[in-house]
Amino acid sequence: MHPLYKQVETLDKRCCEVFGLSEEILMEHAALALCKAVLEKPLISVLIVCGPGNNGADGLACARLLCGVCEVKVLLPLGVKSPLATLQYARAIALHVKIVKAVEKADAVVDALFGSGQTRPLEAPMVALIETLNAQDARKIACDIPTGLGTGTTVFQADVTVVMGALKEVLFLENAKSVVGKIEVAELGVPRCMYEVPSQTQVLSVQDMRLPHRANPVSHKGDFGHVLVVGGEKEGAGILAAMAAFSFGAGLVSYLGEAFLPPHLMKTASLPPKTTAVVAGMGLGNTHKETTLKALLVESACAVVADADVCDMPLAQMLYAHEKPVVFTPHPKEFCALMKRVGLGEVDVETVQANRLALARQFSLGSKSVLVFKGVHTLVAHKGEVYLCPFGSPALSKGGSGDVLAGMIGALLAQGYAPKEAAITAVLAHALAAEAYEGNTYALTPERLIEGVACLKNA
Ligand SMILES: NC(=O)C1=CN([C@@H]2O[C@H](COP(=O)(O)OP(=O)(O)OC[C@H]3O[C@@H](n4cnc5c(N)ncnc54)[C@H](O)[C@@H]3O)[C@@H](O)[C@H]2O)[C@@H](O)CC1
Ligand SMILES: Nc1ncnc2c1ncn2[C@@H]1O[C@H](COP(=O)(O)OP(=O)(O)O)[C@@H](O)[C@H]1O
Ligand SMILES: [K+]
Repeated sequence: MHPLYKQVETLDKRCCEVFGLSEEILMEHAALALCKAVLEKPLISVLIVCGPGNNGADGLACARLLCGVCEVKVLLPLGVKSPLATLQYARAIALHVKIVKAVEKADAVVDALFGSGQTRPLEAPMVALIETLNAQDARKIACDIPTGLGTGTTVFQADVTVVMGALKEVLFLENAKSVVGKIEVAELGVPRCMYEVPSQTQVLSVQDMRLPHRANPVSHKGDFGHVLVVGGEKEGAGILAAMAAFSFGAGLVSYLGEAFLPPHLMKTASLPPKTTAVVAGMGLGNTHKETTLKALLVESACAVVADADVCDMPLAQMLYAHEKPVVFTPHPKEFCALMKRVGLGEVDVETVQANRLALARQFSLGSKSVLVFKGVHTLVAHKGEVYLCPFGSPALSKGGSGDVLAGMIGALLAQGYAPKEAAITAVLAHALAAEAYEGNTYALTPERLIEGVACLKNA
């Protein structure tokens, strides 16, 4: 995993103070990383669009470094303002870098208009410029942050974003995935691990996934726990969760309710004696009395995965206040209901989506439970720490994907994983299996997803 920051200005400052690097040294490394990204694919010409601040200065330094390597054109729609931009402009001019007056055709376009200094929405001329750049048939590279991201709806559409120093939260907004392209982190003169400081937010990597491989040859089914899935009105949802739990390693899986089950699942009318984890909420509806659910979820000693409808029941508050392992798995609408149920106030989906990290953290600070807040970037939050999954694909945007995830988490809880570790591994396995799916993106079924998870390997 890698730390994620709201802002990195203090890290830049610390880097200068602790390691004795000047801002100029940092910028030279930023520019070198940009050049590397530009030259990653063969090209003849590059258009570098530079803003008035230090993002533009990075672009101007990149133009100097590329001078003579390829045909370089620089567009300065707002001139230069910051001292470093003025200095880099003078250096570029001394090398006779070509300054153009309008967007010209090139094989690659570098967006060095605004970076971490963009605090307000783009004005009309800049919106028009970004639209023109997006329409170019060229490889597009964003310097630090695609211009417009986080401040409005018109955003530079990057193939690659070269982020300076460390990962920034704005790049992982829910709608950012369609504009950032591939994210590359530029080291600014010291190794990344020395530049970074501890953070309460982390971006997960493939290496954080710990699949439940069975190393010990001496075993029996009782070693791998017993999952109970509580079926409901839409029995298919529970069956999918149960199938996922079985395939992800639970020794036994029972289904509570009336349904036609695949042969490896056991039907039950009550809590089996040695149940280790209960998964409930998907497709639940009004099938069970609240007292029955309370006995299964709150009063039993079992670990709990509280999905979907359970997030909007009075017993959500009881689970939130419980000492035992509980993992909530809401999607955004369910998260709004859950926030209200646990007394954290009324929020609408739009507000929730714009403040996912902060609200997930707030939720996790009031409870021992683990939150899996599903989305394009699913979050796992526990005791104020938030882990963001950068993987996954629109192939998952289908009924049943969340049911599979809930079952997978239940399987790991049953196998003795701590709730946070169960959530992290299941979220990663679910997302990576979707990415690895070789069929068309529209064709991923829950069953195929479960098969994909079965074929994953630890990194
Ligand atoms: N501070 C450092 O040590 C380093 C900074 N670096 C670069 O510096 C960038 C930050 O530079 P700055 O703080 O100068 O900020 P920016 O260059 O991102 O933008 C600031 C300038 O843009 C103007 N501006 C912001 N939003 C605007 C809008 N919507 N419409 C019109 N004008 C707007 C501001 O008034 C200001 O003039 C980073 O993104 C990164 O690219 C890198 O070189 C790495 C080292
Ligand atoms: N575009 C996407 N990118 C990444 N993950 C996605 C995307 N769309 C959906 N998902 C994932 O698919 C799952 C959908 O869950 P949910 O909405 O609860 O579906 P259901 O209740 O029908 O099973 C979540 O894990 C979510 O993170
Ligand atoms: K930019």
